[in-house]
Amino acid sequence: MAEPVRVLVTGAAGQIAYSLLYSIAKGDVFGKDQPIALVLLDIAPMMPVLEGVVMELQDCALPLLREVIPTDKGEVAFKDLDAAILVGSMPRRDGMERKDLLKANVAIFKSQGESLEKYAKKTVKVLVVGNPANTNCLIAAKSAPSIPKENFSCLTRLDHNRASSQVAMRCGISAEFVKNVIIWGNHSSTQYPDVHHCKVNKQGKDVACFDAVKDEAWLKGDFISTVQQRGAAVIKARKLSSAMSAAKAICDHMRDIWTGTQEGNFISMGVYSTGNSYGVPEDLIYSFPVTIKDKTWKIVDGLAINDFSRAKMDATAAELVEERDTAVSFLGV
Ligand SMILES: NC(=O)c1ccc[n+]([C@@H]2O[C@H](COP(=O)([O-])OP(=O)(O)OC[C@H]3O[C@@H](n4cnc5c(N)ncnc54)[C@H](O)[C@@H]3O)[C@@H](O)[C@H]2O)c1
Ligand SMILES: O=C(O)C[C@H](O)C(=O)O
Repeated sequence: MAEPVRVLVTGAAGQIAYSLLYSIAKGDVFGKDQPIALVLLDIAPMMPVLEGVVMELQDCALPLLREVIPTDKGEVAFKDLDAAILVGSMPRRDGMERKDLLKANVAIFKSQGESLEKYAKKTVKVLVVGNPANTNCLIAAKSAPSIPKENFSCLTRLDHNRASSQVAMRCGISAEFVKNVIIWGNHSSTQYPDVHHCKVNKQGKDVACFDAVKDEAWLKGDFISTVQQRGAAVIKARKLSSAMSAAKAICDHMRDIWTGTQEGNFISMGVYSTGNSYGVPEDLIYSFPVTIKDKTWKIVDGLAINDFSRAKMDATAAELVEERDTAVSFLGV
């Protein structure tokens, strides 16, 4: 059997991690034959809670889980990592925008970027989940200059899954029959869920989403705002931010990095914008449609962009430029 992959989850005593760790440990992400060493980082006051999570992981008696390492120390957590899933940070509450978390959270990602630089393998794949995810990811990448920027990505797969599911429910089919929705831009209320290239499989035939749904006003109106506001709607209802669906999206994202995307399919993730062909400003982590092969993502080029889409892609880019400049100004990175 292969050597264990060493995987870090930060915020390991929190609510997303509570859904996420079991899925990783049972092989949903890195493969059903791949042993795993799970490193669990949280802050010192959460160590007693983390001990309980460790006990539960042990009690699952999972064949692939070779080692569980709980810690509050960066030098232990970031050492020799193959994958890092950076969740640990403050979630927003009802009435806040995700960018309101910038001040509270961005310093965590600067310091964790510095720890990645010092201790992790240069091949480590880093997924940033903590909000505001795109800007935190950019700051982590900038703080780890010897790790390629392409190794960093942020989670917009939850938005992607939300969009696929909304279309599927509207068509009365399962979400597996909806492919190639796109989330452009920021994991925020300015994100642009785009279905101009989306296909719906109806009775074995791929049909353009607009033809399958037959409601252009909905696709250009309520569909977009529902996906943009879904995180806030979950917080309003649960009084806590999404966790089960976030954990599922993290698994989808990291599994696709590890094993690649299917032929003809693309998915959305926040990646480094420098060199993109869509006129998105450079030096941002912006969500694009990507395909993945050999653990390397590639932005899907050449998709036609109409004026409706262009305006929305530019608006979300402008917000990311502003977030980046704010973050850089208080961190001096
Ligand atoms: N990108 C997305 O799609 C997405 C989806 C859902 C939630 N989120 C974000 O994920 C983050 C975590 O959400 P949650 O619901 O699990 O929150 P939570 O409050 O339940 O858990 C967060 C955990 O992180 C820990 N933590 C805080 N600072 C840390 C640090 N410096 N190092 C390590 N751990 C630290 C806390 O002690 C806590 O255990 C939030 O920022 C939330 O907004 C993002
Ligand atoms: O909305 C939030 O603050 C949590 C998360 O980013 C989400 O999209 O559910």
